[in-house]
Order: sequence, then C-alpha cells, then structure tokens
Amino acid sequence: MRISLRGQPVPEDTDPRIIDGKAIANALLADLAREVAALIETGQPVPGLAVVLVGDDPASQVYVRSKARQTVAVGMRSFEHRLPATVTEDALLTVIDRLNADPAVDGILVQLPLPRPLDAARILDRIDPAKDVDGFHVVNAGRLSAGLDAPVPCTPLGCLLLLRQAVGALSGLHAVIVGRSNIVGKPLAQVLLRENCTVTIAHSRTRDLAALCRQADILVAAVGQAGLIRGDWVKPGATVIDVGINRIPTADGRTRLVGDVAFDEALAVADRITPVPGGVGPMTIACLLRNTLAAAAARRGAAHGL
Ligand SMILES: Nc1nc(=O)c2c([nH]1)NC[C@@H]1CN(c3ccc(C(=O)N[C@@H](CCC(=O)O)C(=O)O)cc3)C=[N+]21
Repeated sequence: MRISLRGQPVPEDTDPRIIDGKAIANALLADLAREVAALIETGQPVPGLAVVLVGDDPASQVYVRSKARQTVAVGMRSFEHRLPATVTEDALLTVIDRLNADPAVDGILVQLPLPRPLDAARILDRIDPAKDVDGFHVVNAGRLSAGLDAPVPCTPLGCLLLLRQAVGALSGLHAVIVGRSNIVGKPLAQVLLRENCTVTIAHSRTRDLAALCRQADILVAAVGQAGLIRGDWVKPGATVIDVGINRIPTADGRTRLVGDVAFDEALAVADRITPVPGGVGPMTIACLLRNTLAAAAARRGAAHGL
C-alpha cells in the first residue's frame, strides 16, 4: 500500500501517473498551519488576508468562500469585502487604500475578473506591493521578470510545486506553455526560466500548435478551452499540467468541470498529468495562503520556514 503526503493510505486504484494536486495542497496547508502557529507563538499578530469581491459572479463567489474557509483553517484571519458591480473605480480605490493602511491586513487579493468598466490594471497597481499576495502589481511582475525577489502569482507557484514533486529537477527541460495571460502564462514562463527550463510560450495564433506541443517535456495548458490539447499533441513521457477550469453542460442538464486537456487521451501518452478538478486548482489556494504568510513574516521582519 502506498502512503500519501499526509500519511494516509492511497486507495489501490489510484493511478500513480495522475498528480494528486489535492493531496499535495493539503500537505502544504498542514505545513502552513504549523508555520502560522509558530509565528503567533512568538507573540506576533495573527496574519490576515483581505479578499475584495466586486459583483455577484457565481464562480467568483464559490472561490472567495473557499479561500475564506481555508484561510481560517490554517489559523489566519480572513476579511471579506463585497462590493456591488456598480461600484465606482474611486470607491474601490478607497477600499484598497484603507486595506493598505490597515495593520491587521498582510495580504490583499482583488478577485478577477472585475466587472466592466473597472480598469483592473489601475486597481491592482493601487495595492501596496508588500501586500500584493497575487503578485499582479506591475512592480512585482517587473521584479519577477528581472530575476529579483517577488511574490510568485499563486497559480504559477502551484504549477511549479506540482512539477517539482512530479518531475524533480527541471533544469534543461523544454516547457511549452499554451496561454500568454498575465496571471498564468507569462509569470509561469518566468518561474520556469528561473528553474533553467527552455521555455516556449504559445497561444491562439501559434502556427502548428500541435507540432510545437509534441516537443514539450513539460506541457502546460492555460487557455480556457475545454479539451483543446489532444492526446496526439503530447510527447510520450511528457508531464502535462492542466490549468484550465471549464464548466461544460452534461447530458443530464447539469455542469461538469473539465480542463484544457482531453484527459483520457493524454493519460494514455503522458508520464504524469494533473486532473481537473483536483490538480492545479487546490494548489492555487494553498499558494495564496503561502504568499500571505510570507508577506506577514516579511512585514514583521520575522523569519519563516518557507
Ligand atoms: N485575484 C485573483 N487571484 C486568483 O488566484 C484567481 C482570481 N483572481 N480569479 C479566479 C481565478 C481562478 N482561481 C481558482 C482557484 C481555485 C480553484 C479550485 O480550487 N478548483 C477546484 C474545483 C473548484 C470547483 O469545483 O469549482 C479544483 O480544481 O479542484 C479554481 C480556480 C483563482 N483565481
């Protein structure tokens, strides 16, 4: 019988080629809970994460609730700010100014996407870079690109931790990232360059995307198109990281969550692959809390074991 990271037995029918993001995230959350307790033990205030949710997008509400629950579960304080979709940019900026000045708040996350006509870049750049636990502030994005210390955005950090676990040393491997967003594709490219990967960023205009993907030792799908990446796009022995979160209708009139990769096809070819759900998603939230603890420790000038 195999033993999981949490010391629990793994069911025998679990395919070891499927990367268990949920289990790896749970192990990270357990580490974080210990770190938070150790910080508080030294007499430091409880780390706090503020999440700002604008509008009533149902998916965003689910994520924000899940973030708040897990924040409290690792022993940190959670502050939620819900604003109507009609909020003015100035009113939203005032909320951020207040959170920047609030000593109980170590991390600030503004849930994306923001409703029109709010200008996300202008709002994200108002966050104090020291409290920017998403790493989306232009100064932090620039610092990451320049090879300086910077918070790594949560989803790319989650992908990196999964890859280290699944592949080990990444140096010299060819990573093909399909998707060029500021929140996944571009920062993940920076992170993998730092690991000495050879990195190619592909996107919807890339010519012969399938042939390019077939060259990847590490294939990352972050485009938001259900099942775009087919089995014959995967090099035998590659590791596939599926960042896509697509809700598709099922025959019984409900919805189902699927990634950007045709999972069963890719599983037949790849060495390791992340599922959706239960892959990158749970790691994203664990990494958000990791960034929050790191921000809290840095703001207090305290050491932490991350
Ligand atoms: N400022 C900001 N930072 C973000 O990091 C951010 C954001 N805005 N906006 C939305 C995206 C999306 N995102 C996810 C987090 C967790 C899961 C997750 O836990 N997914 C579960 C399933 C959840 C379900 O059933 O819906 C899984 O994949 O197993 C998914 C997606 C963070 N995002």
